[in-house]
Amino acid sequence: MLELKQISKVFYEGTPDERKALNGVDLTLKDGDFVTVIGSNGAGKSTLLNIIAGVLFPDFGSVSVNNKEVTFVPEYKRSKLIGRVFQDPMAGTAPNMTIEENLALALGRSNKRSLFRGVNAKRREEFQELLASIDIGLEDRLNTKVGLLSGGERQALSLLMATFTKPSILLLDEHTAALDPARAELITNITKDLVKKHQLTTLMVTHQMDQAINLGNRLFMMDSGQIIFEAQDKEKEKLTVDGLIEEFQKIRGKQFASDRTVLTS
Ligand SMILES: Nc1ncnc2c1ncn2[C@@H]1O[C@H](COP(=O)(O)OP(=O)(O)OP(=O)(O)O)[C@@H](O)[C@H]1O
Repeated sequence: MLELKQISKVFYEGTPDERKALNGVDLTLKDGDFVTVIGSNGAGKSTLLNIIAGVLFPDFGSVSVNNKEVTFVPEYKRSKLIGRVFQDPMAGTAPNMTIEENLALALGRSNKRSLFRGVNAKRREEFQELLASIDIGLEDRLNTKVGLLSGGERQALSLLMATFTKPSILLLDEHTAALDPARAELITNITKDLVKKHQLTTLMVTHQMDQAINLGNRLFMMDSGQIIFEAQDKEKEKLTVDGLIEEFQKIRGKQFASDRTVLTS
């Protein structure tokens, strides 16, 4: 469970460059919720994920995971609770280490006792099974350096590394945006499978409205540092891209502005 209360964040406060990135955001994710987040440029989506991950601290408000306040707990101490996949396929993995070593690192992050224990035969078998579950042939390449993998393969591995330790919260930060359409679809499908398999509580930022509509059980729309619209379950199932754009215009009285929005697939 994730709970944000009255989160506000201002950059360069009191200067001509002042930016109100988040303005009193309240949100509660129940266990197993899969929320997609869309919003115009500069709406505050990345800042929101950074505050949940502990990369940034809010100026005001609180963040709790599983009813424990973590507002000012540094990122490295939260990594056990939070899995994250970034837009850049290079970001989530260590290129000079092998697939096996990367998986061992991810395991170490979630469980101190397993750190630096190395990979024994049993663990290797577990890793192979895990990789086989995403069905892209990585199970035969345990000793391949991750830097040699394609963007899609790296993103699939990042996703696996962020999820197999079953974090309390999974943050997906436009994680399919840098991939070509076929690979993006593959990663989207792997995401759906992993979230379902581990019943992960997930917050996914995307610029693709159709993806936001088709995935998950809840959808948030952000603008100017606030969640301005929310739909869930039956109401969410009825959403269309045109309907969402209309909704935005109705609430804000202006056009939805995003330079990367892909309206339909
Ligand atoms: N580290 C920072 N320093 C200064 N300003 C920042 C910083 N991070 C974000 N901002 C500002 O805060 C506001 C919200 O930015 P944020 O990146 O969270 O938006 P976003 O919704 O992720 O946008 P986009 O969809 O364009 O990536 C913007 O005005 C941005 O310029």
